[in-house]
Amino acid sequence: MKLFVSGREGQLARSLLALSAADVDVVAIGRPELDITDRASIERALDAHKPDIVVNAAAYTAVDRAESERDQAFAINRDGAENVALAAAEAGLPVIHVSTDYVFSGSADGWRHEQDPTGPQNVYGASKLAGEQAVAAANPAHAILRTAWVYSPYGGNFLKTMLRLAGDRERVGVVADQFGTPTYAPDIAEAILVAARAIVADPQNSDLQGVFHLTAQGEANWADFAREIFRQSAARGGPSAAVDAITTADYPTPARRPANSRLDTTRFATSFGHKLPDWRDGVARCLAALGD
Ligand SMILES: NC(=O)C1=CN([C@@H]2O[C@H](COP(=O)(O)OP(=O)(O)OC[C@H]3O[C@@H](n4cnc5c(N)ncnc54)[C@H](OP(=O)(O)O)[C@@H]3O)[C@@H](O)[C@H]2O)C=CC1
Ligand SMILES: Cc1cn([C@H]2C[C@H](O)[C@@H](COP(=O)(O)OP(=O)(O)O[C@H]3O[C@@H](C)C(=O)[C@@H](O)[C@H]3O)O2)c(=O)[nH]c1=O
Repeated sequence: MKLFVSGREGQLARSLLALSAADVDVVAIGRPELDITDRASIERALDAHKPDIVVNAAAYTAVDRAESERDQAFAINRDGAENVALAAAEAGLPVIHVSTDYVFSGSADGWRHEQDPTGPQNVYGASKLAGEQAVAAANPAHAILRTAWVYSPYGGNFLKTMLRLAGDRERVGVVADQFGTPTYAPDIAEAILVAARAIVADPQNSDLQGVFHLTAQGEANWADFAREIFRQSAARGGPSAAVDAITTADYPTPARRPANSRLDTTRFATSFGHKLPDWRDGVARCLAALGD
């Protein structure tokens, strides 16, 4: 199977590239050769590489900056995603698109299901929701995977920020009133391969199409996540700090974030027969990868 990934340097694209093996050829192309806001650049790349399936891993992910760069966020997360889905459709290929828990308002308790009402609280979430809708309209052969709180050894993310802060402080204040599930990018990549194999084998199967929630198991608030990072890091002899639980009001940011974006992953598990491990397990593997 040949998987074409739009985007190359991001956490997910690099995790997908790391899975390239004898039975799966992963080709990832990003800027400047491929810019998802330029549909012709996607068409050229698909024509050159002739994959079996397309994964859109390119996105505008700067949540706070998006509040003042609305046009750019929508150009990439809505129009760019639509371009990828359209180019795949023209080539007769299914598309896997990646979205976020931030499409939800976070005001409801419990676990969110795929069909639950959305209500983004910030520009990034609104642009990702518009992207989901554009992908679904552009290519009937689509799977939209909503994940959350992604971290990895690659690029910038919350885990790496915490380790950096612990390098020069003894205490870190972290919000304890926003709940979700930290998810290790290499686990998302593995699940995408599982999904891609099933979709390529049975492209018309509507059980394998539509929106799916895909996060690690379990739940946490950001302070829980930070504490677990420091607990495991200290056990490995790495940087650690004490975590002071604070409220969202104590940590003002340009973008509002959902208070509860726990995602129920039953549909993905049932349709593709695959579940991600507990979120703490990913923390262990990420710290091990950073330490190697
Ligand atoms: N990070 C997170 O916490 C979460 C992410 N997601 C979603 O998961 C997906 C993957 O995210 P992640 O890997 O973490 O993101 P990153 O921010 O690590 O990477 C995004 C990549 O997209 C590339 N990109 C941006 N604009 C374009 C463009 N116009 N053309 C081509 N490439 C472009 C960037 O390229 P360049 O290097 O040139 O800037 C960057 O390499 C995204 O859809 C994101 O919305 C969902 C939930 C949580
Ligand atoms: C660095 C830091 C953050 N925080 C808070 C701010 C915020 O509420 C929360 C997370 O902060 P970040 O800015 O790292 O995370 P954020 O950019 O909001 O992460 C989101 O990224 C996008 C791309 C997604 O799709 C989401 O699923 C989610 O992962 O932690 C603290 O309380 N203390 C700190 O020292």
